Amino acid sequence: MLDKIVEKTKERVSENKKVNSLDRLKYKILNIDVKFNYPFKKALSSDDIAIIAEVKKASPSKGLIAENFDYVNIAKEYEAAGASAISVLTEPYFFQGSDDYLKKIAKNVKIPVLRKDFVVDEYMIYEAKLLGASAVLLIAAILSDEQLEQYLTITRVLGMSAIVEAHDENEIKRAIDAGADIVGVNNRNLKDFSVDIENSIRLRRCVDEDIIFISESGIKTKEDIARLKENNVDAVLIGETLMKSPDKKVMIRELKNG
Ligand SMILES: O=C(O)c1ccccc1NCC(=O)[C@H](O)[C@H](O)COP(=O)(O)O
Repeated sequence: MLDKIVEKTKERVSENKKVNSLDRLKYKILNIDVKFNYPFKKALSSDDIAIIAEVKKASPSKGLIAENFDYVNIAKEYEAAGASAISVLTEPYFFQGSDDYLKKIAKNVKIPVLRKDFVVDEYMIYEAKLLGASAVLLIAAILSDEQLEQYLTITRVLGMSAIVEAHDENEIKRAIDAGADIVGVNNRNLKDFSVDIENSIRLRRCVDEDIIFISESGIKTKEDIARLKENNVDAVLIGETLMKSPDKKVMIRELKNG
């Protein structure tokens, strides 16, 4: 699945480059206010477990998740309910995401926004900046060590943060060696799509306390959150559970009180 997504993402990037070259994106960034204050990292640094609430229309594992996809209002509801940050899927072919969703959401909320996509080229980080994102996801499994280091440097130069996503001990080591200050462990096995939050708990001990540790995917109940809290997880990334919840405020409150 990851290979297919990566292939399609590379095609997407080369199409986008025909419309706006990398130099053109860099030039546009010169004319916006690049704030060097890393709001995404700050938002996750509270004492309580932070919730990154995801705006997710569809996924390869679940198909269509949200029929009624009023994305700006969903993001506003997340913010009003106490989410620390918002994740917006921009991948169009497998997740029915869009850059436009990110742009509009970033304009309409005050909390930081993560561009959730499959970054395969530095170009996508500059795009994210221009769309209003405060952070990007860098997936260790699809990037070389050199790319991880280089892309982390670019995010810092742009005043942004990056979650480096890892699935196992080796990828965590690579993330840390590259200089990651935020590590996300995905609980979803991308071979069979099974989810197990114990994956985060098992890998928590591989990451020092001064690095922000996020547990991603498959989080459904306040008991899940309580278990992650007990194991010093700093933040959780939740998509489907919130998207399917008719009252997102009640659901976020319930999860936070776990
Ligand atoms: O969600 C999928 O099916 C998926 C498949 C292949 C690669 C990535 C995938 N998900 C991306 C994510 O990381 C999740 O959207 C995110 O962690 C939230 O997960 P969930 O709470 O389980 O919706």
